[in-house]
Formats: sequence, C-alpha cells, structure tokens
Amino acid sequence: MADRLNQVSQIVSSSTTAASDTVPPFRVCVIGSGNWGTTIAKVVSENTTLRPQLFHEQVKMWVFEEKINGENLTHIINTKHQNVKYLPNITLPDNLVADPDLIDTVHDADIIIFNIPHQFLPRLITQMKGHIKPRARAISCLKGFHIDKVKGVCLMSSYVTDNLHIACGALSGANLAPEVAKEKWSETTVAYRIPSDFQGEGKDVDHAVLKALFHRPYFHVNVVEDVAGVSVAGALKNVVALGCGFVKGLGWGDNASSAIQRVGLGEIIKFGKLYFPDSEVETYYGESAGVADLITTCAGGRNVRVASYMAKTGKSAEESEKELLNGQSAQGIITCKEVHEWLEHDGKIDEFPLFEAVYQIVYGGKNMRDLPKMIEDLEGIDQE
Ligand SMILES: NC(=O)C1=CN([C@@H]2O[C@H](COP(=O)(O)OP(=O)(O)OC[C@H]3O[C@@H](n4cnc5c(N)ncnc54)[C@H](O)[C@@H]3O)[C@@H](O)[C@H]2O)C=CC1
Ligand SMILES: O=C(CO)COP(=O)(O)O
Repeated sequence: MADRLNQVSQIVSSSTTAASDTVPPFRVCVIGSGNWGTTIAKVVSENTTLRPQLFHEQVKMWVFEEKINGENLTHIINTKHQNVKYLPNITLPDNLVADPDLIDTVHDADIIIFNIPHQFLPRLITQMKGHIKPRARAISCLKGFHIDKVKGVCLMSSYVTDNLHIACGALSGANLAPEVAKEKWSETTVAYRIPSDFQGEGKDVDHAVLKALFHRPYFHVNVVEDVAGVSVAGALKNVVALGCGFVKGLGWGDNASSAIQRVGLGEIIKFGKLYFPDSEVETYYGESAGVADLITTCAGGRNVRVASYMAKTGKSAEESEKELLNGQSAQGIITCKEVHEWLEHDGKIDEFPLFEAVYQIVYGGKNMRDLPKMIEDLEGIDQE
C-alpha cells in the first residue's frame, strides 16, 4: 500500500503541470466540524503532511462558529487542537486550522470535502456560489437526499455539481466517527467519476489521488465509480437504523433487529435500482458503504440510539435527538421524511413498507409495536 501511494506522489512530482488553476500540490478544505467532519479533517490532515508533493500541508476546516463557555470553538480548536464539543478527547493535527469564514475556507481550495448534516448544505452552497475555483473537485461525506419536485430525489453530490458546477464524488462506509477518530481499523468506500474536463494524470484529482488523501493505516479506502450506489446506501441505512432502534428500545432483541435489517437492505436496493438505475447491486452487498454500514449503524450509531430512546421514554424524535446528542444530528429523522415525500409524490409508498412505517412512527403517531404488522404481509393470519 505504501508503495502504491508513493508511486502516486512520484507521478505527480515528475509531471509538468499545465497552466491551470488547479494543479498539485492540491489545497484541501473540509466544510463542517461535527463528529464526522472533524474526524475526516483529522484523517486528511495526517495525509497532507505525509505527501507534500501531492497536497498543501495546511487543511482548513470550516466551523459553524459557536461559543463554548464564552470562548469561540474555532479558537479552542486552533489553540488546544481539540474539538471539545463534537469530538472531545481526540488530539487534532497542528496543520488542521479551524476557520469560521466559509468563503475564506473555500476560495483557494482544489479539493472541497463536504461534511455537515445534510439539511445545512443548500444554504452553504448558496453562500459559496462564485467564490470557489472553477475547476475545484469535491467529495461529499453527507448522508441524506435533496428532494426536488421537478428533478425528483437528488443525491447530495449531484446537488453540489448542479449548483457549483464542479465534479463531486462521495465517501461513505461502516465508519462510526468515534471509532475512526480513535484510529480503530475500519474500511470505507470513495466513489468518484472522472469528469469530462479531467486535466490528465498527475495534474488533476483521480482515484489514486483520492486514495492518497483518505487512506490511513487504520482507515482503508476502496475507490469505485458508483457514486449513486454509495450515496443511496449511506442515506437509507439511517432510516433502517431508526427501525432497529425502535425494536431495540422495546427490548425485542437481536432477532427483531436482524429482521428489520433484512427488510431494510431489500428496500435500499429496490429504491436504488428504481431511482438510480446506474447504481450497482454489488455496491450494496460488496462495499463498506453498503451492507457493512447498515450493520454498524444498526449496532451502535446515533440513529439507533435516538430511536431506542424514543421507545423507552415515549419522547419525540426531535426531543430525543436534542437530549441525547449534544448538538449532533441523527440524519434518519430528516431522511425518512424526504423519502416519504418523494415516494408519496411518485405513488410508490406501498412498495417500501419499512421506510413508510418508520416515517409513520416518527411523524404520524403510529405505534412502534405494530412494526411487524406494518412491514409483513399477514393477510389471512389471525392477529392475537
Ligand atoms: N458521525 C458519524 O459517525 C458519521 C456521520 N456521517 C455523516 O456525516 C455528515 C456530518 O455528520 P457529523 O459531522 O457527525 O455532524 P454532527 O451530527 O456532529 O452535527 C453537528 C455539526 O452541525 C453543525 N451545525 C449546526 N447547526 C448548523 C447550521 N445552521 N449550519 C451549518 N452547520 C451547523 C455544528 O456546528 C456541527 O459542526 C452527516 O450527513 C452524517 O450522517 C457519516 C459517517 C459517520
Ligand atoms: O453513518 C454512520 C456510520 O457510517 C453514522 O451513523 P449514525 O449517524 O447513526 O451515528
């Protein structure tokens, strides 16, 4: 692995770079500083230090500024090298610089990594318009969809491309941030399609460059082209995780959780193939972004914890998220609504009974004890 990554650096350093606004060493920035945003910023900052021919060492991380005990979070990150609110007790590299100014963070970046709760993306994109390099490249680590009544269900990476006119891929996998931040081994999938204005090997971002940016000894990267499959799986597993959290909170055990995951995987693939026919079934089974992320999230993610708390306390999803997560976001709460709105608009609600059941429990006051009835065809069976 080290040899392959060194080869990339050599190709880049030996190439004659054309007069272009985006050439190596690439400047990298991260938009977002939550639990995963800060973790990924740590990962890439470690790699930019290691590979100076390929990347500028400094990585800027845009922070939605807030006060912690009267002090700016950016100041705390830049002086104590810790994100005390969203990733406490993890030391961040010195070359990672927190910046509260979005435009200052992105204006000179060649690689923009989006990593915020997905509901905030449209507002940030609006602010970024006209302030980025025209040939910047992007990777979205977001999990969720944008629903457009005309275009339909839209990937976050497509939202970036449509609005900023830059190529955007996706990173997703079985990656609970606290484990990655502690450098416990995990895998991830990076999906990126080489754009038509690709400048050539050694002069532009390609799969090898992305591997060099994200791969760490504790964070193993597989790079593929299937942006849709990676993104759909990442978004929808959060909805399934809410279902698992309900049965977990009710004390129904592992068998029940597996049943939800089984149905959930089927609905994820069906949704993917229906709305993103180019997405590959192999991605859902064979990549970390597929079934592995489903399993890890349903075991110990925030969505499962929030839903379990709802089951135990009878509190709403929003209250539970607020009480449990200290400002972090359980993205399934919003995603199940997006999915419901789209399926209703498209007349396909009946084909996705688990997604609809989760939506109805979160927003429609349905009883989570009825989940089995809501997702199985029990016609002709007497219900006790
Ligand atoms: N945390 C995890 O384990 C993983 C998360 N993800 C995904 O990564 C994305 C980002 O998640 P996290 O970094 O964990 O975020 P998070 O759930 O920790 O959210 C907190 C972040 O949201 C920011 N925020 C709050 N209000 C805001 C506003 N009005 N505008 C902009 N930002 C605002 C906060 O400043 C903070 O940086 C999500 O889509 C999530 O599903 C993916 C893999 C792992
Ligand atoms: O996406 C995740 C793991 O890959 C994190 O899931 P949660 O948001 O449910 O913690």
